[in-house]
Amino acid sequence: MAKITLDNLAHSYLPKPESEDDFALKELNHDWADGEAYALLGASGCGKSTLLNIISGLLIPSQGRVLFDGRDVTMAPTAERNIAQVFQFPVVYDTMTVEGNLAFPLKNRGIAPAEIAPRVQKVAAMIGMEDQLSRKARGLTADAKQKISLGRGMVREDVNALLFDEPLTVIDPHMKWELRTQLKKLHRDFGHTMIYVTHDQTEALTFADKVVVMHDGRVVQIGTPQELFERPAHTFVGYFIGSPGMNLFDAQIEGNRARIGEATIDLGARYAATGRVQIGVRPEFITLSTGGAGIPARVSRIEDVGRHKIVRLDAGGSEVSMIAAEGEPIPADADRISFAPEGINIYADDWRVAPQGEEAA
Ligand SMILES: Nc1ncnc2c1ncn2[C@@H]1O[C@H](COP(=O)(O)OP(=O)(O)OP(=O)(O)O)[C@@H](O)[C@H]1O
Repeated sequence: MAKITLDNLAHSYLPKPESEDDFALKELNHDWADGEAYALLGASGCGKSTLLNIISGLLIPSQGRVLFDGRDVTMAPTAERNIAQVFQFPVVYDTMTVEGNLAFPLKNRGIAPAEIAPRVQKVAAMIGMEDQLSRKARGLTADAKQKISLGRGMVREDVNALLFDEPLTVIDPHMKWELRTQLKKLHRDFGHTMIYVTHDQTEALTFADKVVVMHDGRVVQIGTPQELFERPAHTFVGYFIGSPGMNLFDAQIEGNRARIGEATIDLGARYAATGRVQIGVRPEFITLSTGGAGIPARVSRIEDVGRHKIVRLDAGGSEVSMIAAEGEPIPADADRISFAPEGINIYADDWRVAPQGEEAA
């Protein structure tokens, strides 16, 4: 397995890019740790495939370098990078059996049959196809063929990295969960460096140790699922991750207090923020009350989603979402919302501003 270094990396599909907007991938410097599982998460068109294709060697970046364990592979073709890839749609040999397909990457590298058999058995068990090893791939469903593609991607232990590009798109919902769990287990057992591209937050958060959130060609945050939830570095992360996403309130800040409209709230810490200042609060950290301090708001509807309720409120014309426990009463005359201090994040021009104590730490 390898550490992957992205050094001063950027890519534009235009021959002569003139401004940052011309770059599908904006400048990025990062070390991706050896043996860690990363998910590349973002909306369609944000640059995920561009970044993955640069790492796999399908695309040569217009700027910067890619290093595997310190070795510059920027110009090296895919075949020389010793990586395994699984794409959105199945890539299998129809005339071969399931076993033949799974064994192919090992045979191709001259591995002894005695070593191949147990490895194929293990991967077949993982994808739930032990009973179909002698079947020809032709005639299998797209779902089954994609499981074979996943198995083939995972059968070698000596790869620098395993790259997955939305691999579960054609898999049925139940099996998706099963395969994600298996991938996670495989990662724990073998410690491969894995990069998994998806636009689905559940997939990213359940699979990865670290989630790389991309927005508009830029990596806006790399963090654990918990970090992305508690301390979104950019308003996009707050909005994109979580269901519903983070609420944002325009505010003026002075020291440890903020004004939102006519209301004043205590922030629990001091901040220095300039530009467009917003307070971000996830729906989990909003509470409802009747009278007293807080921001004026009225309940507009309640959605019961099973394990909890989503309360939609109207706060001076803006919609605010709050999560309430299943049995929690929602008083009809409730007219104020307030924020749990630990759930408050401050943003200046969309980027998180650390509280002054945290900044110094
Ligand atoms: N070959 C290309 N030539 C020109 N522009 C491209 C090319 N490939 C991608 N782009 C543009 O680069 C930007 C990033 O695209 P990319 O495919 O990397 O995003 P993505 O996040 O993987 O999206 P998706 O999930 O839809 O595949 C988009 O604006 C896209 O239109």
